[in-house]
Amino acid sequence: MKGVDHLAHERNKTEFDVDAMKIVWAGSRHAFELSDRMARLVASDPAFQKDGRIRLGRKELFKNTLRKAAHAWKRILELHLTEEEAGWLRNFVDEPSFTDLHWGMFVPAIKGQGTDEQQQKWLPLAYKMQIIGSYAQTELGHGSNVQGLETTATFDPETDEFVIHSPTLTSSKWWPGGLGKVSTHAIVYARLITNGQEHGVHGFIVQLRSLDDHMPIPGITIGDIGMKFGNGAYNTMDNGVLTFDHIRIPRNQMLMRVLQVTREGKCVKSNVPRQLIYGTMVFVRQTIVADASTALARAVCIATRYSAVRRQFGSQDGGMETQVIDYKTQQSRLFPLLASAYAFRFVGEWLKWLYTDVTQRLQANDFSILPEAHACTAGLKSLTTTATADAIEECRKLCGGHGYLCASGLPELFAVYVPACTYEGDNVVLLLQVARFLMKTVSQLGSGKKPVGTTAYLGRVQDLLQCCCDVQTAEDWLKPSVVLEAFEARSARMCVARAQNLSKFENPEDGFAELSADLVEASVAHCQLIVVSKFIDKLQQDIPGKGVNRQLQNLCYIYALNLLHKYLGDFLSTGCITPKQASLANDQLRSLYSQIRPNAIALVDAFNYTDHYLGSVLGRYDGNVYPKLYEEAWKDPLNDSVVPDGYHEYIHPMLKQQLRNARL
Ligand SMILES: CCCCC/C=C\C/C=C\C/C=C\CC/C=C/C(=O)SCCNC(=O)CCNC(=O)[C@H](O)C(C)(C)COP(=O)(O)OP(=O)(O)OC[C@H]1O[C@@H](n2cnc3c(N)ncnc32)[C@H](O)[C@@H]1OP(=O)(O)O
Ligand SMILES: Cc1cc2nc3c(=O)[nH]c(=O)nc-3n(C[C@H](O)[C@H](O)[C@H](O)COP(=O)(O)OP(=O)(O)OC[C@H]3O[C@@H](n4cnc5c(N)ncnc54)[C@H](O)[C@@H]3O)c2cc1C
Repeated sequence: MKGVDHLAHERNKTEFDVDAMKIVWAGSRHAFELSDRMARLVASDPAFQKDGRIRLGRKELFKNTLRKAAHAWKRILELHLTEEEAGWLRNFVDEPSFTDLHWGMFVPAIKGQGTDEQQQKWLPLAYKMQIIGSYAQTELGHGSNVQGLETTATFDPETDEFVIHSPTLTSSKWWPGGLGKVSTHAIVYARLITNGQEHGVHGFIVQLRSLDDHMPIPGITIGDIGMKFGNGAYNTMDNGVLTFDHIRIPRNQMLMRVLQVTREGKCVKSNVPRQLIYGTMVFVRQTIVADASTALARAVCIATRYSAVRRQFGSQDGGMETQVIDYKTQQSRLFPLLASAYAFRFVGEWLKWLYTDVTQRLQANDFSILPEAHACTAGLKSLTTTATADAIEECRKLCGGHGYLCASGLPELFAVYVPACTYEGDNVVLLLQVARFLMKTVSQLGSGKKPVGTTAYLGRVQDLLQCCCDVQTAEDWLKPSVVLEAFEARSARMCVARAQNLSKFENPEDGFAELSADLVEASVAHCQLIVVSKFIDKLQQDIPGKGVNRQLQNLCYIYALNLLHKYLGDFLSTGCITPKQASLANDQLRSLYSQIRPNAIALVDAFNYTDHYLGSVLGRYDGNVYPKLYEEAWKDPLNDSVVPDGYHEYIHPMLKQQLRNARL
């Protein structure tokens, strides 16, 4: 790093090997080296600079995004980057664009739901970007309720084609990213109708625009749905509207891994479960969990560095004021977020492993853990994105007034991140899916079916209903078994109580609807248990590097004990712990904050974010905040002239008028 390091005194306090922690954070030395190389490549390329993005009008902003995406693709080809490297490069460009949907959903949908033949035909085109794809599922009238989609795909046996049609206004496709202005193709989800019979919603590959002049195919109406929340932010994306007026596509453009439609229009089911049609969502939800830790870490990095730079009060003798990071209130708000970033990283790693495992099993026709994979991806997507969106806003507050400036990077980060609570499944709707899975698991306990995976603890439900927490000192809260048992007991007791309440209803669906708010709470408890248990699992691994494991232990207990504090009502009302034990947990938490404090800057340095990627004056690596903030203010177009435009029309006459009135 060039120049003076205003945070050097903080970095000198570090008690662990930061380089080793960087590798833990990245997941492996390979991932670290690769991401580090790509981050620097992007940061050093002027074509990828982000300054002033928030001040651009929509058209300029969008064109700028197209330019960056094209430049990124050029660099990917010139440097012969692998798929993995290209993914990192796009990530560090840090601007949502049609390429996210092309690589993140269109390609995975074809891979997951297409037959071998379909993959052979479409994937090479997509890999070379000779076609650009989007994922058109949501409609104006329905998003969460996928089975309620209205677009139809009717088989015409005479021509061996499907006729794709939007029968109503509400059936207009609405929201798909990349659709509005860029995509040439889309996976369109529509109700399959053959021989006058409906066969549910399926995916179809549909060409939308000409590959010659980009004009919509006749019968297709397509455009952008308009500005979204925040400046810059997600407005770089062309979320689109699309309607079909009897568009014809060949039969072999229905994705047929789950269900085949024959030349005669007969439906033939494969051995793959129907739910695989939702497989792309499972894949993306899993990536969203990993992305949550990245976004959260960004906000925390900014807030932590700035909290060490910022000083307020505390100077009685004319000396330095107190760094705000030294206030216990600041620590109690900031350090749990730092701990959450690490917690979500590790649960994201585990979820990736689970997803890979499920994919391999599916290939071997083993579908047994699909429900578990669905519940975990849905639940963890919901938990981590809600927590991250809230945390970004908390980080803004932790930075006081300056956090509200766009130069802090936090407003744009919030605006770009917050739709993650909605896309890929509204977070409440997803928790209800988890609740269904949990209630099903509890209802099967009596039949001798042993729960496995993340619900294995429910197999010990009798013990968990009776167990008493044996914490007697604050240090007892640093035992993994104690923490795990408290979280397992809380979740098990909440699940059983909800199941008992459900059983009082004659119609289970009525009961589910009536108790849904309580059920969502049980889902949250279950998902928090998963995160805590995966963090504890991580600590059992042999992690090299001086002091690294110690820091991770501290973060793990901060994550768990802060949740215990925040959800104390659950823990106390289910009788898992006593008020005295809760108070000891709080004592331990305060002590952990003191232990983390000298390492806080190094723990955010371990994220290895470049200043380019952070895009924040407050979060600069060198901590040189004030001169740069001052410099930044003068870049605002309002400061182009000393006297503003509009002075002569509006300010001067008003002042003159008041002067005249005063004289009267
Ligand atoms: C910079 C680099 C970036 C790289 C890019 C990489 C990744 C992208 C990263 C970020 C994203 C970027 C942009 C965002 C783009 C956004 C895209 C979208 O939003 S696409 C649209 C997403 N839509 C949804 O998520 C809809 C939510 N709704 C649903 O998931 C379901 O329809 C719902 C709610 C589950 C339906 O419920 P219900 O009607 O009860 O269910 P069904 O009758 O349909 O099904 C019942 C059984 O099926 C099981 N089920 C449900 N879903 C799944 C699933 N996904 N997998 C497996 N099983 C599933 C369900 O549990 C029922 O099972 P049982 O019968 O109870 O056993
Ligand atoms: C930025 C962004 C990008 C997107 N990109 C794409 C894309 O590329 N492709 C695509 O197909 N879609 C995309 N979407 C759409 C997205 O997937 C949907 O918006 C999302 O699935 C939520 O559905 P909805 O809008 O119908 O919400 P609704 O279901 O209408 O939700 C409204 C409210 O109703 C509540 N609710 C709904 N159902 C229930 C229930 N059963 N029980 C209790 N409460 C309920 C919800 O919790 C919420 O509070 C995108 C959306 C956004 C915001």
